[in-house]
Amino acid sequence: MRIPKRPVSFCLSLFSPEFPRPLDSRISFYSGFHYKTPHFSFAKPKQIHSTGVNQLHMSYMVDKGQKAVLGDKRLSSEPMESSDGVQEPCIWSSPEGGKDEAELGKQIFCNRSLNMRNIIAVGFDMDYTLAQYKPETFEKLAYKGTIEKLVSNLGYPEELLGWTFNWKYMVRGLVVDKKRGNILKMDRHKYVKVAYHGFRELTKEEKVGSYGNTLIRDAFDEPDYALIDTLFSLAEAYLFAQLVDFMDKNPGRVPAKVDYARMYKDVRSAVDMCHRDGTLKQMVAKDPIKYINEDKSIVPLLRMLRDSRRATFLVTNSLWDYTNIVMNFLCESRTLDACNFDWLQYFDVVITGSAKPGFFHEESNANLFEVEPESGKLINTDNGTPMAQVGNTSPSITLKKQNECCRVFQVLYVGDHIYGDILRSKKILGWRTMLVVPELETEVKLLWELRDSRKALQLMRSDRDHIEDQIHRLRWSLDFEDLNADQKQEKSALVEDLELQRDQVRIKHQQTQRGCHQKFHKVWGQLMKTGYQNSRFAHQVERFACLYTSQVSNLSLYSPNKYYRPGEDFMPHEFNILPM
Ligand SMILES: Nc1nc2c(ncn2[C@@H]2O[C@H](COP(=O)(O)O)[C@@H](O)[C@H]2O)c(=O)[nH]1
Ligand SMILES: [Mg+2]
Repeated sequence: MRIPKRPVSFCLSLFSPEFPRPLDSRISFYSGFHYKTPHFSFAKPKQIHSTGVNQLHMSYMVDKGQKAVLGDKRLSSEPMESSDGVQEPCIWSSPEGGKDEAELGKQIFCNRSLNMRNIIAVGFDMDYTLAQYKPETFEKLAYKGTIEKLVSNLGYPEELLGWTFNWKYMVRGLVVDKKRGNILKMDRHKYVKVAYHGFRELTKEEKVGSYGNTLIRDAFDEPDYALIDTLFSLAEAYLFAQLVDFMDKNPGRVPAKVDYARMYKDVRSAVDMCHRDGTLKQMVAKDPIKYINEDKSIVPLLRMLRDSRRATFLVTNSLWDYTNIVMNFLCESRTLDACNFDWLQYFDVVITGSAKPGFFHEESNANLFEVEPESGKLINTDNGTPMAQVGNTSPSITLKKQNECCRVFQVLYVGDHIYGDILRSKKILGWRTMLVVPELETEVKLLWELRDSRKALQLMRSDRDHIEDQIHRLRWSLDFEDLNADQKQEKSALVEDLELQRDQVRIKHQQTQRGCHQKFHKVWGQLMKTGYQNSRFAHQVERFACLYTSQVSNLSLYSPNKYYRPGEDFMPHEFNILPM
């Protein structure tokens, strides 16, 4: 039976009555997948709020004496009182909001200016963005499930079943060299700075031998390399390192003809299967609190955004049934047997099974199907076969047009995956982006604690530089100047002395730097740095994310109308001139 299709669209301008209509008041979300079909759930259209900042429906009452903020301006520390003496609510959704400055680990950092006043819709990714999984349980589950599949389906030895997972060992931003069985950390120029073969650190010579050719720079991308760019990948990277070690020590114990690259492929397909066949999702569904951090600030945040007349939407690669369970847990603390659809009220549109990053790509007509929430069935299909969609609008076409004609109206998308969520949505749709990096919370706290060591390191580097310059000058003089024997002896002795000093400073510098890095992570060091340069991961964050922060809920610590401004850029020539 054919069920009439409803156009899948939501009206962004409805939610921002003070803004003139952008290009067309209805922005349609379509995607053009033929195999993987995104599904959507329609939340009931919202009421239009009356205009004017002061008439916002507020979601959190400010405590007495707490600072209140209106628009981008901080008001006095007195509670806001209206003319009839009733305390006015604060626009913050968090009780911590309105403090002079958010705690360091919860701040939102800005790479590119972003005025929230221009943002008419805020979209969210779900997994590892709204839902923060507990790696000690969730990634362990993925690890165990993967091993079981390797053993039972792919002929790996049973002793793998006794292996254990150190969930703290791998970090984001690493690169797997599939062919060589290595795990690499590189700087922003793609120079390999830390490299392990399995769990054995490569010597400097080995590193240079494999990756030191500066003339032929490797792209370090697929198919020979894999990026560990989501927290979902930590377990597979760890298992790969274990298997490399195992294979080296036990030749012949892995299935015949399996080399490192094949082993990586096997791990990847086993992990993939765990995500698809319910190995992970059924367990999470049964006991979400075991696997997902509770976050009571998500609902107030969503309310705050909607009360400030932003549309809110969810675009997740998870399918409807799982999304419903996770969102029930996050928004209503409900578990499987008590699930309902109340959480849909916080979103104008929910798109599940979106198959990002392709979702942002597709220019052709979309197959976007409405989900019947109760059954999870797709409504507008023809006996299970997706029916062609009416219209020829893809998100890219519509939103590109929108951006070209009316640049001031923008969409902000918040996600955890630099490639799948951030890079594509920014490059293709021109969306503004915020990357969620949970690791940042400890990273910035440690940075603060280690600020004196960082200064000491800078001094050591400049000492080393200064000593080397002196040595070069003396050597030049010894080689080319007309010196008598005494002068030669004196200068040679000086060179010797300086060389000794240089070696001492170099060793001290290296040790201090290593020590600093190890405070962040024993093996891989600071997430955002490699040596003293930005890491490749940091470079990507800088290039692609307009904003970045440790938790999505940090948005609730700032005004929904905040103007995020980046700090000043510094070129190397400015460092010694301008005070930092
Ligand atoms: N089939 C696979 N699914 C995977 C894999 N890694 C993660 N995932 C699933 O993707 C979504 C992510 O959702 P989003 O909200 O972040 O868009 C989630 O359902 C994961 O289980 C994989 O390797 N293979
Ligand atoms: Mg995600």
